[in-house]
Amino acid sequence: MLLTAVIKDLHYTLVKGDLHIEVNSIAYDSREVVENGVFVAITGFSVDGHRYIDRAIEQGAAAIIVEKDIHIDGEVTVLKVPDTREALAQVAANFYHNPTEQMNLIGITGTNGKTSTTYFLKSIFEETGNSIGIIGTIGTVIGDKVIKNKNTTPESLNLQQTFADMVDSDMKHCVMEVSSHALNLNRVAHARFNTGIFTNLTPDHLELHNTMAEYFEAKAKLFDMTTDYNIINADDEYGRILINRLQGRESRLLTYGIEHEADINASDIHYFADHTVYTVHTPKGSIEIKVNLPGAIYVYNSLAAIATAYCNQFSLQQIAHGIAAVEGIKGRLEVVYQDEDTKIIVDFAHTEDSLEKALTTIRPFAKGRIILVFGVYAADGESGREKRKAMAEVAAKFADFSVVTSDNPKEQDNNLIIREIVEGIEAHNGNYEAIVDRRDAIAFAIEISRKDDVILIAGKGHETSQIVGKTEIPFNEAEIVREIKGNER
Ligand SMILES: CC(=O)N[C@H]1[C@@H](OP(=O)(O)OP(=O)(O)OC[C@H]2O[C@@H](n3ccc(=O)[nH]c3=O)[C@H](O)[C@@H]2O)O[C@H](CO)[C@@H](O)[C@@H]1O[C@H](C)C(=O)N[C@@H](C)C(=O)N[C@H](CCC(=O)O)C(=O)O
Ligand SMILES: Nc1ncnc2c1ncn2[C@@H]1O[C@H](COP(=O)(O)OP(=O)(O)OP(=O)(O)O)[C@@H](O)[C@H]1O
Repeated sequence: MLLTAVIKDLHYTLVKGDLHIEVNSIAYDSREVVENGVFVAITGFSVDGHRYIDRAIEQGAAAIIVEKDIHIDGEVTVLKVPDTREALAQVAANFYHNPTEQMNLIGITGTNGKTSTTYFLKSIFEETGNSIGIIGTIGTVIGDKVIKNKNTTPESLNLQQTFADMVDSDMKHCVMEVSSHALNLNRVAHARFNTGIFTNLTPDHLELHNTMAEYFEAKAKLFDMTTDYNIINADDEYGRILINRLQGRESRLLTYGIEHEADINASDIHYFADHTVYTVHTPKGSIEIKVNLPGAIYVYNSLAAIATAYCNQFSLQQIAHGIAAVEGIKGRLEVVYQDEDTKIIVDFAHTEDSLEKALTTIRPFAKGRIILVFGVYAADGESGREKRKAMAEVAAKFADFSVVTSDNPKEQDNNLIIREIVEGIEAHNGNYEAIVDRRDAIAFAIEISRKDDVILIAGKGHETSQIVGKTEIPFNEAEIVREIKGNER
């Protein structure tokens, strides 16, 4: 491809070299540069990509895109741009022929509920014979292929390549989770979103965003990029701010909720231990919905999917059928073991709000105690301390007994994290035991459980590893539970 085509619509200053050259690839990591490739130098969090320009040239880069004034030797074309992450998104979209213009792209943002909403939508689309790709926490799904992602929302170059793969596989639709971090870092720039969904906003990732206001503004950026529909949770405080802000926009606003007035709303909700039944009301009529997951959170997540499917012209019967076809979602209130005495549930709750929701969803159906096994993933600084305090308070108030343990401590002081959680539980008179090793913590919870107790293992959900230092250690909670229960016999 000609470099001039790759840099179409890019705002740049030509520092040196020729623009009329053939290039064959783009990379933002010098180690991935090949002969006649383009290298885009990104200023990273741990290192500055500009440091690797010589390495990129050694590997054969024909063109370099930079954002800093930097002297570069050699016969190479150099372009300077104001923001290399934005430039990366632009050249990637050009290189892959703007794939999002050839597909129906649905973006979901919000603190919690993105993954589950994705799965409800996938089911509705697939039950009606429409293939749909997924990009999110669980990975990238194209047909039968599941590819693990480093990030919930991958870097723009990887993202555009994935969209192009979807178009090549004849996928007309894609639903993706859009993290606030990705919106701030321009990972989704130059992607055209037909629909944007906002689920909710509660404290999380404040180590990246500092304040809730900043966190909200990052999420809100998605709705400046949508062309057709904005689907917003009217029961969420931040959702209502967004609703006010989006009035009068060209893309259509559709709200959903249970408590506040909304275009798509639920009534006659009946909660059961493993499913929920309710009636959904839409401008085109009402229908009974069965969700095979317990609790109000899955009423909300299914409503988000219903509102989106409604905009995509699915019938109410197709929608109801699609939601009911979701048997459960990996690591989302997943019952990994049950016998006549005990029930053991794994859930991905790793924020104070989701932990409270998980515990209060289980409570009405627990005949005995709720024993909670949890930790707080490594988040440094003041926001990390606040998170530990808040999660400890939820554990003390909503669980009968907590086993405090590790959750991806990475390179942080794990003993300090656990000590701070314990202090938080003591401050609220909670009952606890601290056991650093997560496997031992699970075994302990099982050992102390009595007839009718429910054990909730929170934080890792579908994940199958634990990150200690820089090492990723295999850690599959469902398997561990089965192993421990097996050894008991
Ligand atoms: C803090 C953060 O955002 N880090 C992301 C960032 O890494 P980084 O800036 O540290 O990269 P770096 O190592 O400093 O390297 C800077 C640049 O130099 C380049 N480099 C580096 C070494 C070399 O030899 N040659 C070279 O060219 C790198 O390729 C990169 O372009 O850029 C990488 C490439 O895009 C990301 O994978 C990485 O995400 C890490 C894994 C991460 O944990 N990110 C989290 C915070 C995140 O993004 N989370 C959100 C989800 C949040 C949610 O749950 O809502 C997400 O969307 O995943
Ligand atoms: N609507 C909701 N409100 C609050 N908590 C929720 C909601 N939906 C799910 N949760 C809780 O949050 C956890 C994560 O849910 P889910 O994976 O759907 O969210 P997510 O937005 O994809 O999260 P992440 O970005 O961290 O991957 C669930 O295991 C559950 O405990």
